Amino acid sequence: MREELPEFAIRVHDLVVGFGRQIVIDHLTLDVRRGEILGLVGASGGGKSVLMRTIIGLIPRRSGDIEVMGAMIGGANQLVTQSAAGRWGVLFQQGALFSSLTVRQNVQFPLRENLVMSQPLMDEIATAKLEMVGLKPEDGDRFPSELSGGMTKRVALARALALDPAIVFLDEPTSGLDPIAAGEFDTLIKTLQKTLGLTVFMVTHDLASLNVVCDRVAALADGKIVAIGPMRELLQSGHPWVRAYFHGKRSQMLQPKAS
Ligand SMILES: Nc1ncnc2c1ncn2[C@@H]1O[C@H](COP(=O)(O)OP(=O)(O)OP(=O)(O)O)[C@@H](O)[C@H]1O
Repeated sequence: MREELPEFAIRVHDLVVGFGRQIVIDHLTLDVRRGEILGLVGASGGGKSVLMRTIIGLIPRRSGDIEVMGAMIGGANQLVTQSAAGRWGVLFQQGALFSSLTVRQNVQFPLRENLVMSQPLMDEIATAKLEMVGLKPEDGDRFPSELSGGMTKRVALARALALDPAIVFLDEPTSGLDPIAAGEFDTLIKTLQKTLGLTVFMVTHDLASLNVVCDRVAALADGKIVAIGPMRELLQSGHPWVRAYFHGKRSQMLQPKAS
């Protein structure tokens, strides 16, 4: 899966995405470096989820190029091919676990969908993935309704890692978690990045996550990336929306990450 090891895990060039007469992504260009954690910020309704979903092929684009791990993905108005699915794992905003399946079955779902393997091997892989995200083998027997918010996110992350992807997409992974659980989840993501060499594309409003976890932060406004760089550079950006976002009242506690 990682035979070529390109410099950029994701390259988006001149991307346009819209619905009817509404243009959401407007000639957007963005490179995500292999092995980095990139945080994407933007106004509510500004198109962060649309951008993420377009990259993974869930929303068709009007024009532009998308390259993932060196391979071009789909084409204009074309959805992604099934074979690309193993390149990435996705953690959607609500965790989106299957409520009628156990935790173990949820983690095994991508294996069943994409590979042919024996049940004992799938059980072994599920146990390993649960351990990777800080859960015990016996947690595999629980149902989603029995889990805390933090555990649900961990299970969803274990499922996203099931196929050993090079990239994980996280849509607001810490939303709904208390600050301690959110901090623990941030630490987990950072650890996985380091130990697995993962590239992480993270949509978030969580200023602490941006400050502590992200190598770079990209700001989406007016359908484009208007600023990108380490947090300390974003804090110095002169773009009006970026200034309002990071220097508004709610952001005043933010301190730049020591480098
Ligand atoms: N499937 C769709 N059909 C039509 N319009 C859509 C669709 N998906 C998203 N949109 C519109 O695209 C715009 C961007 O939505 P998106 O969900 O990407 O925002 P966001 O930046 O992720 O917001 P938030 O931070 O609130 O989650 C919104 O105006 C939304 O209504």
